[in-house]
Formats: sequence, C-alpha cells, structure tokens
Amino acid sequence: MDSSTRSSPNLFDVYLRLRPSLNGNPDRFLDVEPPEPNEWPRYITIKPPVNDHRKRAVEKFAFTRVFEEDASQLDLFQGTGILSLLEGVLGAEGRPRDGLLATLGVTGSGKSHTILGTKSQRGLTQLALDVLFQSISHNLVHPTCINSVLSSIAVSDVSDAHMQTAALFLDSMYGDGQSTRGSCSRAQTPMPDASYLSVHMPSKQKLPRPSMMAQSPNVDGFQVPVDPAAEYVIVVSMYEVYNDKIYDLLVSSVSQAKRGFPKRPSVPFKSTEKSSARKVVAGLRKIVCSSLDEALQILETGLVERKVAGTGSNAVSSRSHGFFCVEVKKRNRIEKGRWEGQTLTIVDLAGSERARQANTAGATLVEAGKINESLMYLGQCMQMMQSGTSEGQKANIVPYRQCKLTEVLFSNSFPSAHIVAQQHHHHNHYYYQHRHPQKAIMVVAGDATGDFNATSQMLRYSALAREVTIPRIPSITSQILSGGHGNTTRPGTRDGPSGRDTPSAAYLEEMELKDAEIARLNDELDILTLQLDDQRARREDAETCWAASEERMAALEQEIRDECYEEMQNQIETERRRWKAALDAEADYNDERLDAKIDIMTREVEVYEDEDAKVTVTNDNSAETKLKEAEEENRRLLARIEMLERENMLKTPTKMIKKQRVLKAKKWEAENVGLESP
Ligand SMILES: Nc1ncnc2c1ncn2[C@@H]1O[C@H](COP(=O)(O)OP(=O)(O)OP(=O)(O)O)[C@@H](O)[C@H]1O
Repeated sequence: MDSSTRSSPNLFDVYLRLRPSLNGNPDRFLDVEPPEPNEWPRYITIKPPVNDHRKRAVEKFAFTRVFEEDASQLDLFQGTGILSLLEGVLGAEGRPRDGLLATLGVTGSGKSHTILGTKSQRGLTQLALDVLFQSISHNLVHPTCINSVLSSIAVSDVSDAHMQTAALFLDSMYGDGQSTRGSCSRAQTPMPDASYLSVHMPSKQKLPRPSMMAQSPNVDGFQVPVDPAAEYVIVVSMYEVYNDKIYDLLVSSVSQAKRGFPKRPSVPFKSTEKSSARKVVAGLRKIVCSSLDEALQILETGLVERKVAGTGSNAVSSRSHGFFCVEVKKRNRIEKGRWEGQTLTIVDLAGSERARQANTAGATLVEAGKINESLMYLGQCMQMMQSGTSEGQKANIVPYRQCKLTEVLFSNSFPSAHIVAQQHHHHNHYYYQHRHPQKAIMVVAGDATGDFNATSQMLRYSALAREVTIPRIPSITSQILSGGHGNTTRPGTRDGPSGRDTPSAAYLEEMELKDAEIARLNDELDILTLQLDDQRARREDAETCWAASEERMAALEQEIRDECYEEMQNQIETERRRWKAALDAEADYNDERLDAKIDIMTREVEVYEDEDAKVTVTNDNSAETKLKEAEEENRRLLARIEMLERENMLKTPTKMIKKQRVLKAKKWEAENVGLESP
C-alpha cells in the first residue's frame, strides 16, 4: 500500500490518535503496525470482533502518523506539524498560507480532549494560541493602542464583521463587576467550572479566568518566525455549523432571547463587496485580542455558548461542527498601510453517529442525518483531495460545495488569484493577489476498543489509503502432515510402520489444489461480506439522509404553502380594496347624477309649482312663452270639450248627463281661473 502516491504532499495531513481504553477492555479490534526503523508508526489494521464470525477480512489503513495510547498532548502538538501551520499563518519567511486544524472521530473517542483539552491538560488550540502570542509578543500592538487601530482593522476586513475589542466584548458579556479590569477582590471568587465541561449557562455567567485554566503542558521556548518590520493584531471569531446553517458563537443566545429574539439568527457564507472572488462567513462578531488570556477567555465564552445554544441532546456530545478562527493581521510599523494576514481555523467536528443508533424522533433524526450527511461529504472531499491530481484540477473535482461544512472547510484549499483594491492618494488601485492554498491537518481520534462499525466507517473515509487483506486459513495439507486429520483412512493411503496413514504424493497434490480452491473461495467470500457490510452502512447512511431530506422537504413545502396562502390573501385583499374603491366611485357618480337629475326636476317643478318663483319665471322669456302656449292650449281644449258636450247633449238629451258635464266644465274653468289669478 503506497500512500505516498495517494496523499498530496502539502494539502492535507491525516493523523490518527488512539485514546487509552476506558475500562481496560482487552478486546481490541485495532492494531498498530510496528514501524520501519527510525520511522513513526503509520499503519493500523482492524479486525472485526471475534464474535462476528462472518467477517475475517483485515482492513489496513495508512496515516501520516499514528499516535498510540500513551501519546501526550505535547507529543501531538510537536508531532502533527502545527508549528509549520503557524509558520504559514505568520508568513514571515515566504509562502503565507491559511491553516486548518480539524479533529474527527466517533463520539467519545477523544476529539475534544485532543483539540480543546481538559481541566488539567491544555489542548492543541490553547497550545497553538500560546506559541502564537509568544512569537509575536514584541510586535503585537500594545493593548492601550488597540482602540485607535480598531477602525483601520475593520476597514481591512472583507467579511462585513462587527469588530470589537476583547475588553469591550468581555464587559458586554459578563458585566463590569466581573471584568478583570474591575476590583481585585473578585479574583478570590471560586469559579465553579466555566470550561466547556459545564453544561448549563448560569443565569449570571462568570468570566472565565485564565489562571483557573489548565497550564500544562508548557510550550515556553517554542517560537515561530515573525516579520520584524511588522506590527500584529490577533482577531478571533467563533461559529458553529449546525443542520447546515452557520451560527455566531460570540453572540449570546440567552441575551438574544432576553431581547425578545427567540431564534438564533444564522449568518451567511457568501461573497461580499470586498471579497467578490471568495466566499466568507459574513457578519460575524470579531474580537481583537491583545493577550493570550483574552483569546482564551473568548474561546471559553464561545464554547459555553456552543453548549448552551445547542439542543438538550448536546449535553453529552457535541452535535455541531465548532469553528474557532484566529486571524493574524499585520502591517508595516512605519508605513501603517493596510492590515493583511492569514487565518488559523481550528475545527471540532461533530461526532459521527451510525444511523441505527440515532433516535428516530424528528429533530434528532434530522440532526443525526445532517451530521452523517456532512461527514459523508467530508469523507468524499478528503478522498478526492488525496487522489493524485494537481491542485488546480482538484478545485474542479472535489465536491466541496455539497454542504456548508465542506464549503467552509475546503473553499480555501485551492490556489486562487483575487482582485484587491487598495487606496493610494485617494485613488483606488487594483491588483491581483495570489493566494496559496491553505495547509490542513486532520487529527482523527479513535478508540481501539470502542464501536467497531462506527470506527471502521470513519477510518474508511479519513485514512490516506486503505487496503483489504485476507488472513489465510491454515493449510489443510499442513494439518494432514502434522497428523491433524485423525484416524480416517483415505483412498490412496497406505499403512506405515507406525500404523498411521501416510498420504500418497498424488493425494497430497490433490489436497493442496482443493485447499487452494477453498482458500480462494474463502477470500472471495470475505471480500463480498466486507463489501456487503460497506454497502449496508452506506445504505443506512443514505436512508438517514433521505429521511432528513424528506423532513426538510415537508418543512419547505409547508413554508411554501404558508407563503402562497399569505400572498393569495394579500392579493385578495388588494383586489377587494380595488373593487370597493371602484364601487364607491360608481356610487358617488350615481349619487352625483341623481343629484343632478333631482336638481333639474326640482327646477322644472319650480317652474310649474313654485308660486313665489313666478316673478323669476316671468323674467325668463322661454318659460313665459311656454306658459302662454300652455294656457292657450288649455283654452283650446276647454272650448273643444264644450263643443263636444254640446254635440253630445244634442245626441243624448239626458238631463242627468248634461248636468254632470256642465258641472265638470265649471270645475275646470274654476281651477284654471284659480291658477291664473295670483
Ligand atoms: N488521550 C486521552 N487521554 C486521557 N483521556 C482521554 C483521552 N481522550 C479522551 N479522553 C477522555 O475521554 C472522555 C471523552 O473524550 P472527549 O470528550 O474528548 O470525546 P469526544 O470525541 O470529543 O466526544 P464527543 O463527540 O461526544 O464530544 C473525556 O473525559 C476525555 O477526558
């Protein structure tokens, strides 16, 4: 197994750290192969537990180096090349590059122990910070000057961050009384356990005190070269990737809730105005630290937030991928130009969990699915990165855009050129800046006596190389020759002087062939069994991802339905208002028309009925003429009636009728006379 051809020389180094067995369990399924003389162990083999009779294949994995159970935190720090990572981040001697340090492992395998340490032992993060601050101590901007450079640091930041000094941030988180700048009497206050081991955020948090944190191992004397002409600042930010979303860990979810914001807002991973070519985690709170103690306090604050903000299930195991970013920014001491620099990102990846072990209830399933999904993509990316293509090609083939985790982890892993704008005498100058790909170190934590399935699955996608070997079953011939076949008499044998069977040469040859055939079939069977297990594990993972996706789709569907409903309601309301307005306008118009008609009618009626208005009417010529015509018509009609009555009387000389007609005529006359006379 030649891993040198598969592993890229500088892009990714993978170390395996084995933790001491919890209960002195002697049933190890993992063994470290003895190294070549003057070399570190690099290979391990895993064998399924003895009670699993189906599988007898042995899997062998290659790593950059394997750290056995007795390795100390300092061994890890020195042996994993973290110093060279820091050299790249400081970039004093050419080839400045970002650094990535990540840990991966099954729950309980010792990831947090390695990367963050315990109450008594510092982890790789604290050790790296210590060496960093030690190295730049003489060039660090003095704490009293931090406030004056804050705005220039903020201007140079490309990620729309909210820049703050550590002093101000810690004051805002813990209140004046608790600050180190406050009274010294507080120093005696016993700190319960402000480290990551404490699960619940106390109602009033206590400022984590560096003097109470682990001091060992000591890394005094470790130095990384710095640029003597430069002044430095260290800017720290922290976030977690949880269910494919990014959350700022330096924004307290408790105070968010107190201010009436129930949900933690997530922050985007996107390209910004100042970083158009490269995506960044945008809008984070970034803290400018002027000492190691401040940086450690920020780290503790973020770790407590990670525990508090998570779900209840988070109490035991970290379910989110935690990111701790240390930006080392520098500028020329004299020219005081633009702040530039590299970032060291330290990642504590969530424990991988087997689908069947995950709780099948709602959120937990989604969560477990998300973790498995992101770790699966991570595995794919790592395998692709280790394949022997050039860096430029890898950028195209590594599928790192599949989820937030791999996007954040790997988008910085490839060489890129991006345009930088620089202000010079009120003019913007643009130039291409070539970025070297980040250097990445992965520490895989493993327990040789832990969960075989989970561990082997994790090793499969994190190791630099993998090989399956089949242990040969003991030769039947050798068994026969050593007399292991018993007393059975076989064809072609003859009785020897001792009375034992001695097989003939032809029989032995035939047995050898059969033996070889059996061994071959066994090998095939083993490989098939192994493949089947692999496929089964993949299927389970895929099923969990599927279930998680379905749930996500259902949630999305509901969201879209709600949105559509709301939009529909809004449209209906708009339409209703429009129609109401149109109806009102119509009604107003009708009212106006009616009013106008009534007006006209009233005026007409006034002409005929309003006695008082007559003077006005007489002045009106047309009305007067009409009146005269009407009177004339009236007289004419009366005359005609009279004439007709007379004719009638002549025809029907009934007294009665005549009398009626006369009466009627008289009545008409009387009325008309009444109308005419005022
Ligand atoms: N190398 C080691 N030496 C001594 N103790 C260890 C070592 N590794 C782990 N432990 C102990 O084992 C316990 C579990 O380890 P740890 O919390 O680091 O696991 P983890 O992989 O981070 O788990 P999770 O994913 O649940 O957070 C801790 O109490 C830790 O101190």
